[in-house]
Amino acid sequence: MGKKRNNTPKTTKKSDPPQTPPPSGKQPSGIPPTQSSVAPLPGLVEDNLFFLIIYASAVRMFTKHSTKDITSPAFFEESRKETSDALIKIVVLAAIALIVLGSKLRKRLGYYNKHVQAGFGRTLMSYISYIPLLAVLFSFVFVFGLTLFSNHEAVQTSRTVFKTNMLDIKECKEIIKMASRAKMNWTTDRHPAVPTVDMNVEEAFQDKDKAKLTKIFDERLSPFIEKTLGITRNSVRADDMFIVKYSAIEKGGQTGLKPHTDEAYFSVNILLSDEFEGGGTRFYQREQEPLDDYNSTIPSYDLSPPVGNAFLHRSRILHEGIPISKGERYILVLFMHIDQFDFETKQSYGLHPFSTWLNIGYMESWFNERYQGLKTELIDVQGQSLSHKYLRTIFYTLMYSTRLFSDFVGTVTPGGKFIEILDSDKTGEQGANWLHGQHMRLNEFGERVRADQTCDAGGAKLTNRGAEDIFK
Ligand SMILES: O=C(O)CCC(=O)C(=O)O
Ligand SMILES: [Fe+2]
Repeated sequence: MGKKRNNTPKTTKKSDPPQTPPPSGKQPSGIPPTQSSVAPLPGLVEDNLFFLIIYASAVRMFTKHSTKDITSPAFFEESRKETSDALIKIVVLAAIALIVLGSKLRKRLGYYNKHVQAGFGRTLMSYISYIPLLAVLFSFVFVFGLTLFSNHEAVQTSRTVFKTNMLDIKECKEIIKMASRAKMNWTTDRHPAVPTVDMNVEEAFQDKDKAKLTKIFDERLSPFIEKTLGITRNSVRADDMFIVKYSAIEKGGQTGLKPHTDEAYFSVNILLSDEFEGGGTRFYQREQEPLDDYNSTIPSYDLSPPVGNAFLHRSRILHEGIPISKGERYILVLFMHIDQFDFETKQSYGLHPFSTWLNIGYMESWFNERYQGLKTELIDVQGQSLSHKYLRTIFYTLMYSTRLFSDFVGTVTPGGKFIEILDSDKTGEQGANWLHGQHMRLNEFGERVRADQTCDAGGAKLTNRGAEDIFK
């Protein structure tokens, strides 16, 4: 026992290799530990394994593969609830994992910086130390994706065309008559980018006719919308409702409508007549704009429904009115918005971006509306702060990525399965804002960011389906 090594501490230099202390219990008692006897780090696996096992078991518990029946009336509600529940649990788990693994990582990196010589080895060890955190991140993405895709059919709604029988032939004829006794004439300038010969119902129809239509929509269209999109009926508003007239009889009459997208959340199209040849609506598989002619080679799906049939689709699916070759084709079109707030009372409808979480199309439109709102505010108000610009960019990016996502996951398909369940569920409950609150853009607080536009106002181009396209 000549030299008391432990009493003459030696300064650890950066270049010193980490030193292993004697196993606990074997250090001579009474001798204080030296600065150089640094506890080694436990191996990466043993340090994290226990926690990762607990984490993985928790994730496993929260990950359910959905086996719900899409034809069940409760399908959307259940799916939505299931997804948002799973999402909350995953976020909480990920937060805990980040805190625990983050502190382990910090300790590890601190150790390398202090006790390991800088160089390739240290860099490599530092990178390897991130593995547990990356594993958690990966599992987060995995679980999230699984939850979403286990409801594949609902994701698919963003590219599904849902149809149902809505009117009988007598009712269809009656609506065409309503147009012929309307207060205003047919217009051609309401949608300048993709013009139609049309008549706005709210402005042109007589009050008694509007009341009849409202009743029909409350009874038949509202349940259809609720079931297909999984949203409450009162949160929807017809931003534009109009009759379109295609005529192969009148000289210079419009016979078809070129490929376009509508500027709305979703569109409804009801066929009112059957005395024509040709016609129908063509949906394109992918959103590729601009398309100038009817002879596109993009895969498409044609719908030629029977008279009185209504179909509904996300407005941003590229579509066209196939030209007629004989007779006259009348359709009733609704460009529908989904509002979070009642625009007058400001009362919330209880929706939020994830309300129809599984309906990617809804999210896309929601982001688009926020983007459009900010854009309008930016144009209207001088000296906007820069944050507006950034926020706008964020919403645009979100909108664009959800659109790409929906293009990626979905093929345009007919949603025939819904017809059965819809036909058995007609109620008389008060429905949407069918004829109230047209041509509005609301911000995230339900306030109007743009004044009402009327058909004959010069500002009609603000409400058309193409001129305000975000790509322009
Ligand atoms: O003619 C059709 O069926 C399509 C009509 C349409 O897309 C529209 O009016 O926006
Ligand atoms: Fe359209």
